[in-house]
Amino acid sequence: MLSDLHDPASQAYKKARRQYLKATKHRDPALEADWTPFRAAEKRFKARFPPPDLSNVLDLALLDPARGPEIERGTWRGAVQPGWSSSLNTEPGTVYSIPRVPGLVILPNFVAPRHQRHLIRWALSDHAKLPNETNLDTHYHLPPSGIWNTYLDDKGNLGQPTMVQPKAISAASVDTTPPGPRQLINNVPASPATLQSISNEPKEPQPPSATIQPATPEELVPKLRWANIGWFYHWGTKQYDFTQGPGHIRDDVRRLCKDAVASVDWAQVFDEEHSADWGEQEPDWRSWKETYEPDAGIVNFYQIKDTLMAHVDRSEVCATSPLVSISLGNAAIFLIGGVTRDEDPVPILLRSGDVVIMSGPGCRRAYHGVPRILEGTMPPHFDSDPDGEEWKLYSDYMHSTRINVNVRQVFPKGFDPTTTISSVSPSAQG
Ligand SMILES: O=C(O)CCC(=O)C(=O)O
Ligand SMILES: [Fe+2]
Repeated sequence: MLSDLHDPASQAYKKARRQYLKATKHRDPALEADWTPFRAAEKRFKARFPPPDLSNVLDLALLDPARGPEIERGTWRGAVQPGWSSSLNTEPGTVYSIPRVPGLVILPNFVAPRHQRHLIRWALSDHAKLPNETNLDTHYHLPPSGIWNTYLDDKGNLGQPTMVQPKAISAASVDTTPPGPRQLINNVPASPATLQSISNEPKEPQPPSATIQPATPEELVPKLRWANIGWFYHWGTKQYDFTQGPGHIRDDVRRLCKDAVASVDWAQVFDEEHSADWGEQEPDWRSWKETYEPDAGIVNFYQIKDTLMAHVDRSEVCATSPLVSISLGNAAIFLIGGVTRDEDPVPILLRSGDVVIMSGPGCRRAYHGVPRILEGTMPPHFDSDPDGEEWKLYSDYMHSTRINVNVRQVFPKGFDPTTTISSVSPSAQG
């Protein structure tokens, strides 16, 4: 039990303490002195022991009495202090900006519980399958219906489970590194000026691992880590591969992102005080209601012990347009700092249904990451689904999962890369 971990008299606490002392026996304190403030914060929140102190973590759900049951269910809670956030309107549907990170906006509980369940079905059953690439495609010949639907089918047929075959057996070149977390690669920021050279850079598919064995869907579902949305993202170079066509972004997800952006009074976010952040650039927020059009993104699937290291998303040509990030399932600690890892990041507790918008020049270039998924925080409205079937398997999966739908705008609305990049032929567009 998680609550035990907070109780020094419990067996769980004593066990975690023993493990901690064993693991840190040979730790060199000199190494810790070299950590950047961002790295130090990541380490603090990642720690299994002692459980991290969340008293400096912004938890906007505490301001909403309707979220009591959700907060009560998990033992984790943050805090709200004057100055950490400022509300841009009054109830209902309060929107908050974070003064320390101009352009960062939080819409707590923007997605209603019923719609959250709908998005989870979408992410697992409709989206994480071809033509959308997932991390599992590199190494496995996945069934065309996708790993999740095959898992559901297997659970329904009481016979032999499907065996998903690895790709390496038939592949000429193989990689011996096992699949792991997202790698850090230094990429050139995308811009109209760098678009042609980015497009010319070879984007080889990542070779499948040579050591992977056949596996059942039940074994693979917890290994699902991401599924691509829209423009094809090449992880090896951390650039979009425009030659593969724009891909599709489903209308309800697109609408949700557009509604989130439209619900913010951007004049308040980028008021006088923050207009200087745009430097020489023309502040484009005035026209976002018309020009914001998401065309790419990623669905991240986190299991309880997964983390996302500090990074900047800078592969989009639209370097200031809103990035809309939707949290579902277990809550997480989200850290966001500045343009280097030397800035101390702001810790924010994101719960299911919360939407974060990262926008403007500073915030879109700010280091951010997810050092911790908070176990035991799946909200009660995922226990059952009055509207649909098979929810039990979704609910079981969500007990150990956080899903983040991270939606971006790569190109200005109406921009046609076929006219700018010589290697992109109109026929390649799907
Ligand atoms: O999971 C999150 O909240 C953030 C994900 C993220 O930063 C990304 O996908 O680039
Ligand atoms: Fe990101």
